[in-house]
Amino acid sequence: MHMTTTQARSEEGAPRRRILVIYNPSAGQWRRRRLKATLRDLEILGGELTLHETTRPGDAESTAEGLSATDYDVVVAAGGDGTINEVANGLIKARGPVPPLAIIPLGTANVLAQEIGLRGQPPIIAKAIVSGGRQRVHLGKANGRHFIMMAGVGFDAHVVANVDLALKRHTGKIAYVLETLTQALRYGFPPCRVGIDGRTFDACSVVVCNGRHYGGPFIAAPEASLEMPVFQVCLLERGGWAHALRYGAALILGRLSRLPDVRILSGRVIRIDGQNGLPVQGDGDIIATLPVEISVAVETLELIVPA
Ligand SMILES: Nc1ncnc2c1ncn2[C@@H]1O[C@H](COP(=O)(O)OP(=O)(O)OP(=O)(O)O)[C@@H](O)[C@H]1O
Repeated sequence: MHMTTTQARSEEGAPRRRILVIYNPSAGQWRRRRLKATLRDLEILGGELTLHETTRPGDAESTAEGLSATDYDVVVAAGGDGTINEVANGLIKARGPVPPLAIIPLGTANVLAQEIGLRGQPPIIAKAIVSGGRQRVHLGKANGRHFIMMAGVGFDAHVVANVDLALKRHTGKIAYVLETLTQALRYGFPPCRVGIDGRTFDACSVVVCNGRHYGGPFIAAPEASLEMPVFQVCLLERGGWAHALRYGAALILGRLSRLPDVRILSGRVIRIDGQNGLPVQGDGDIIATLPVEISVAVETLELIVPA
């Protein structure tokens, strides 16, 4: 493991917490600047920091897997939702009690940060890490891989699978917008069959929501809650570019759940069949392929949330 440790400069009377930051440096320079500013604010608040920079995909997960609550008071995932997902999967696999999970959002969409109301400048993020509340959240599991916010099959997973990573690094959300427009014209929209707690439905795209937010500040499933062990399953019934763009526009306008060809159903065990090998996205990365079984995980995670 490549770790660097800095000694805290503590403010008089401020809480001191042993903080491990797992940082994905593969993104742009502005993120490193934002990280540094947040680390400085953590030190001002009395944090004793250990920084682990990941060197490859999977590194955040194996680092988190080796953690123990006796070594750190909090583990912070600093990156996009993909890095947070890795740390969560690692913590789930750890043998003993683990520290709670906090985040420094440095990604493109930062969906989990939106869900827990973590927004603002580095001092606000640092304060949430040091003195935020704790919230126990339920996770989803797709063919054995955990996710926090959502898993998707169909058009959105296809966009995630094809987005140009170099372009994403340089332009952020614009890369997703361009890929969505391109794939709306190219994608074949194969149908899939969705079993929700034993009842069967047809759809072109499916988003299994564990939280309310999707794609950033947008709300796909108003009834979803990370604190409840149940999903809200969004079934987007129609295929083709015009409907794909209409669904996208409705999401941005906060009207997705009101469309007549979008059904949202509660469920705990979701089985999705379709063209074998189609990608399944979880928290914005490809985590499985069809056929997939998605269920509420037995394991839960403790998240640090703004006070
Ligand atoms: N050092 C590294 N080099 C290359 N890839 C890495 C490294 N560390 C982590 N990764 C991988 O990068 C992927 C994307 O990371 P992350 O989601 O944090 O950033 P992002 O893709 O820029 O943000 P977003 O998910 O919001 O678009 C993760 O799935 C992770 O496995």
